Amino acid sequence: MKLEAQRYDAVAARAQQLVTPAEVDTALDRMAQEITHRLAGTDPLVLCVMTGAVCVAGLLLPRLHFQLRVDYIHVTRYQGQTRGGELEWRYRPSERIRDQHVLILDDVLDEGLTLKHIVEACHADGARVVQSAVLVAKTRPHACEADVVGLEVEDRYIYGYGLDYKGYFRNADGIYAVADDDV
Ligand SMILES: O=P(O)(O)OC[C@H]1O[C@H](OP(=O)(O)OP(=O)(O)O)[C@H](O)[C@@H]1O
Ligand code: HPA
Repeated sequence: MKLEAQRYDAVAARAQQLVTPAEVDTALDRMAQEITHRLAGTDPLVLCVMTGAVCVAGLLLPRLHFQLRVDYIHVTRYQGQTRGGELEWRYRPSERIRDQHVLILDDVLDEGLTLKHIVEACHADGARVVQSAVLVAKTRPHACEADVVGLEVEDRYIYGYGLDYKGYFRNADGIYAVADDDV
């Protein structure tokens, strides 16, 4: 659904920056080190969880200086809303996963249900090892934990660096919490 320009501007004006671009860069450097430590030498298949992980993949992959391949998974649970619902699979690369070391790359760990389903699906598709990395984890209980976490933020609805608010703001340069009235 389209946001009117006036409403878009108002949402942005009311949002609060939680993480600066410099802090995201530092987190990405740390994530790259941890991922290198865990996966260098295993020839992993890195799976970008579309659409939210597009920024973290784009910024993280050039920081990984070892042999790897990239593919994607497309699954969605929020569908442009601020509350999650049923998980919908749009692309599951089952045949490419068998016997692979898999690294699932996502933007946010919120309830953890998306990551839980993806990890289970990768095991069901015959992955040898499944690891996961997320740019941001919310400080709340998760159905599933990520192996590598870039940043922790409070449990508020956030956007930026790939995370969307009603389909918008994925391109925001920073991580912002939406005002309560806009959630
Ligand atoms: O931990 P959870 O509560 O399951 O939420 C996390 C998931 O929600 C978002 O995806 P979304 O369904 O919004 O699709 P998108 O990637 O297209 O934004 C995000 O990219 C994660 O994949
Ligand atoms: O806070 C969030 N923002 C954007 N997308 C999300 N998907 C789960 N939680 C969030």
